[in-house]
Amino acid sequence: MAVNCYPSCPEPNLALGMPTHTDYGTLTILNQSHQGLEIMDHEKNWHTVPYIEGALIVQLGDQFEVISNGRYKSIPHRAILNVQRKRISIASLHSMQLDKKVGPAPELIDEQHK
Ligand SMILES: O=C(O)CCC(=O)C(=O)O
Ligand SMILES: [Fe+2]
Repeated sequence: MAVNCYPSCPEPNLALGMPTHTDYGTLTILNQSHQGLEIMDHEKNWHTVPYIEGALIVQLGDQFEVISNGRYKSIPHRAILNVQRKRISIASLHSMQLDKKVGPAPELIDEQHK
């Protein structure tokens, strides 16, 4: 589990809360106190994930992309800062054992997905 605290920032365009990354595990379940999470689509455009009170955000990580043989993508994301408010996010990071080799499920290997 990771607890992230982003203080308010007078010039959010000059700073980043958390730089672009993908999560290494299978699934991340995230709770955010305010809007601030952004995800990148296939054309490399950024989209704000709306804040919905009480909602949890579920993101797929690198291990899920590998297990699904690329059918599901690990989503690049980042956290931006806010002029007025401090923001807190709580990330529950789920992963396979780090010393275990992860590979695609055999059922998902075919001519198009080798
Ligand atoms: O604070 C956020 O919304 C993102 C946190 C995050 O990406 C992480 O902890 O891996
Ligand atoms: Fe993340």
